[in-house]
Amino acid sequence: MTVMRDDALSGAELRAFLQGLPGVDQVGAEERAARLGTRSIKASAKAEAIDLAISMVDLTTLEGADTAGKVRALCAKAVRPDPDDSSVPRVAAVCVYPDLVEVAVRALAGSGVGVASVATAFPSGRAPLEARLVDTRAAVAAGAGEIDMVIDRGAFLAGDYLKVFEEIVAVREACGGAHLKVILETGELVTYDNVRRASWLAMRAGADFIKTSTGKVSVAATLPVTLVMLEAVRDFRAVTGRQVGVKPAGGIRTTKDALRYLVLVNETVGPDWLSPRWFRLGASSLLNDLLMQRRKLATGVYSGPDYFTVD
Ligand SMILES: O=C[C@H](O)COP(=O)(O)O
Repeated sequence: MTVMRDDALSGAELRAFLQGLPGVDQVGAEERAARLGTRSIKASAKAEAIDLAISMVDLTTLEGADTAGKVRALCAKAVRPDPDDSSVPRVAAVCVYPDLVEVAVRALAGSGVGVASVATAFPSGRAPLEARLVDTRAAVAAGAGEIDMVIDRGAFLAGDYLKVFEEIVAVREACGGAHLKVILETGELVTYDNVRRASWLAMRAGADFIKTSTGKVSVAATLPVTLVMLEAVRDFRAVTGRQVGVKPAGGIRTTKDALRYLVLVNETVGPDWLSPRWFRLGASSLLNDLLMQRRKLATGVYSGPDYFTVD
């Protein structure tokens, strides 16, 4: 596959490139994801996988009713998920709206847990580009080390790929040193072919991560969509030498779900992606189930949902 220089791209070239990508075999992708999703894991490997999954969580609160107090409590949980067990790893990051970044940065100082912020008029992205850039810069200035932006799905679905590309480039620039996760909102992209195209478009525009969903649309992360995105990052690295991370987000609530994603990563792109540096699970309510299953494996006793604080 030939990839032309991105600083010299025209809309026609970008469209030709994206439309020239091989189509996704829908049945094949769904069958493969379903098959991998039923793989069982040995008990010894399961304990390790649960800890890995915990370390990959972007612990998220994205509610209109979020308060500084709620974010502080979430940060405490991110650093020490189980107050009674210091062997539980910390999560990867806490993900909040831009106006709560400062609170999270203070609460997480020196902890090693990152602060991620959604920006660019999350979740719809429907604001003038300048407003989305201001939103991004504000989150970075407040100390966010990771920005989760949404793409303009309307422009993408209308075939205006260059607009989407240039907006990602602009947000990338506004991020400065912060990592950029580009949310494709795959539940609105209609086809797997579009998911593959949007993945390549985002990576070529400079995404550090590609992320499935905002969690605000009814169809959020799925295994087949994540499979298509994993294949895209694998192929992108083979062509360009640059590795991009993947973050399924939205609707991931159980340990079973989380482990299915880890099996998918292992079988599709291999261990190079099996770390929080390259794979995240965006979730608001997964952590407690991981903690309950972890304790059950260690003690044989199921703690029940009331045992742990609310995520
Ligand atoms: O980015 C993460 C999602 O917004 C979380 O979605 P969730 O509440 O379905 O876990």
